[in-house]
Amino acid sequence: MQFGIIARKFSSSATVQSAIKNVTIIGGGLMGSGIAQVAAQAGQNVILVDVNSDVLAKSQKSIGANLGRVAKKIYKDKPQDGEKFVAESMARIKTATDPAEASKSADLVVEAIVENIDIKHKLFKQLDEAAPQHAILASNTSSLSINEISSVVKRKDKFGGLHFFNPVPVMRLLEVVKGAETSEETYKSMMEWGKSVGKTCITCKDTPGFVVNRLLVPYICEAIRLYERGDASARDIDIAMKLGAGYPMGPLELADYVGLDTNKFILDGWHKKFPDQQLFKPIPLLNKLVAEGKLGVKTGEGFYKYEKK
Ligand SMILES: CC(=O)CC(=O)SCCNC(=O)CCNC(=O)[C@H](O)C(C)(C)COP(=O)(O)OP(=O)(O)OC[C@H]1O[C@@H](n2cnc3c(N)ncnc32)[C@H](O)[C@@H]1OP(=O)(O)O
Ligand SMILES: NC(=O)C1=CN([C@@H]2O[C@H](COP(=O)(O)OP(=O)(O)OC[C@H]3O[C@@H](n4cnc5c(N)ncnc54)[C@H](O)[C@@H]3O)[C@@H](O)[C@H]2O)C=CC1
Repeated sequence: MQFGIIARKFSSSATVQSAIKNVTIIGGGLMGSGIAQVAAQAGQNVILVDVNSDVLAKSQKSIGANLGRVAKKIYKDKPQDGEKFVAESMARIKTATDPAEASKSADLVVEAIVENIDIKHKLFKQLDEAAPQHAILASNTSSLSINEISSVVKRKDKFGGLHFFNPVPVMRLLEVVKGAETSEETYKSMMEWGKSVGKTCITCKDTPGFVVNRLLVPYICEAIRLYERGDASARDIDIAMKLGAGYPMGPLELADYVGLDTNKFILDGWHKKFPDQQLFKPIPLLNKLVAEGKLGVKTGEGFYKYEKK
């Protein structure tokens, strides 16, 4: 069993080439910044877009630091080559605040903005107008339907899901999601691009949560419910799953890491669609923490407290 080792290896040694050379990533938060990093590491030209320029400044800083970690490993005995790798990768990443303008020369646009269908629809309408005819549009959605997201675009054949995992530079999986109208050509390009950025790709149907989140989100939610009932302390729940089940993080640590807002967006969306499914019922404690702005690592507090970055 090599799960731990596989999960920890950096995905920087990709050898597969993709025809996609220009990638625009919309959303410069947790996920968008990681996707920008792996594409730039693979030699692609990246434009990272966020409506908030402070977010972009923060993303560039964290990408620089994470590339430094990668360089230390790959160029252990050649620090100068490592510095060059970081500088060249960083130089491939431009930032922008206008999604439409930034998509005009893209071969691929990956959306990683807030998990809200109306906001995603508004964005994709703009992107469909602005991006070149040949460009593929993809969403990194955790839980929404690819068919529903793509309902607003004309190029449904050139639309699919590219679902990465957090932290993107470390987690080696990419779920490639085929919508009902995704063409075979688009699907193959997405698979090839995923491999070019160093990921192991699996094929998913457009079902809620695809594969990983359909299993992981109910597990995290059950852990929150267990804690809410007072059955065990947060720390004991996390220790239990790390030492008893071999997970790298416990479920409450992981919830904080993913973002409690994202967890809530996912759960609320599924509850609305499947009101009878017990596993998707709202969790008062999760709602309370989100209402208090305790979103996990990114805001400095969730189930645990963190140093603000
Ligand atoms: C919600 C969704 O739609 C889908 C999702 O993403 S669900 C979430 C999926 N993610 C997970 O389940 C993450 C589970 N956690 C883990 O795998 C690990 O705890 C972790 C990789 C995040 C951190 O590992 P750790 O051993 O606790 O810490 P640490 O030693 O700092 O890091 C391990 C390695 O990752 C690297 N690393 C950690 N965070 C990193 C980051 N943000 N960027 C780049 N590299 C990072 C470190 O440099 C280190 O590399 P080496 O082992 O090669 O030296
Ligand atoms: N957090 C996680 O572990 C994972 C999240 N996802 C999915 O990725 C997407 C993004 O999630 P995170 O990166 O965690 O969120 P985040 O909150 O860290 O980042 C989202 C960013 O999008 C920006 N944004 C919002 N609307 C925008 C718009 N119209 N145009 C440009 N930028 C806009 C925000 O300013 C913010 O910086 C969501 O769909 C989420 O479900 C997928 C895998 C894992």
